[in-house]
Amino acid sequence: MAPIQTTFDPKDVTVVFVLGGPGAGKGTQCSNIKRDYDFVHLSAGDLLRDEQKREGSEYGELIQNYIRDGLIVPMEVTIALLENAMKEVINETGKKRFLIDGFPRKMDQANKFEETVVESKFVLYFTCTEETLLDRLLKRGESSGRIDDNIESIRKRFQVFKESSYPVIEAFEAKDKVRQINSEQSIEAVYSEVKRVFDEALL
Ligand SMILES: Nc1ncnc2c1ncn2[C@@H]1O[C@H](COP(=O)(O)OP(=O)(O)O)[C@@H](O)[C@H]1O
Ligand SMILES: O=c1ccn([C@@H]2O[C@H](COP(=O)(O)OP(=O)(O)O)[C@@H](O)[C@H]2O)c(=O)[nH]1
Repeated sequence: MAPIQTTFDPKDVTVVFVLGGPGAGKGTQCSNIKRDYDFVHLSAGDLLRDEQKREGSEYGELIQNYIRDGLIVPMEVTIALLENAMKEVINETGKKRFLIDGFPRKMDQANKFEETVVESKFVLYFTCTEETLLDRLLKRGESSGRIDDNIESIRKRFQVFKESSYPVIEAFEAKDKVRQINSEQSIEAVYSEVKRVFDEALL
């Protein structure tokens, strides 16, 4: 994972963090937002899974173990992947608006990213009951091929979300940066609320 040799001015870059429990619909809604609002969608989980599969990656085994156990991969790895991906997009397309999906999941990641990469504009937070999340993840597990869409990993992910990721949302709430959406509804109903948030943010 060699660093990409470009720098960007954080003032020119817009980042929206997209958070919510596992299976809340972050990826699903990011696809809609990306289509309608000219954002680039970067899923931290997808970047980690790609790095895990990359031949010669020094982090492959580590990432696989953390993901299977529902644990949060050390932030140095995830932040480097995100920063590289952002630089690559900016270099190749000139696009500078990013949805960062599934990150930050822990306070140290949030602080480090905002200090060293760019401060987020706001946080889109999808709420959902654990019962619904479990149903969605088990259903997704029938075809996703993901090593963590099984009951044992899902339980651990729920615990990590409550212990480590929810405090990140509370910290952003204290700064009045959270835009909360009930993702218990249909995909279309959730998206109409998402659109209201983006239209209001004048993006
Ligand atoms: N509002 C919704 N209602 C029902 N199913 C949904 C909804 N949003 C997403 N899903 C489904 O639930 C699963 C998890 O959604 P996904 O977008 O992958 O969540 P996340 O990225 O938060 O883990 C997927 O199989 C998706 O098709
Ligand atoms: O910043 C991140 C994002 C994801 N993950 C790992 O990737 C897994 C899957 O995350 P993803 O966002 O892809 O899916 P979700 O759990 O939200 O369905 C998590 O449980 C973590 O093990 C991580 O360590 N750091």
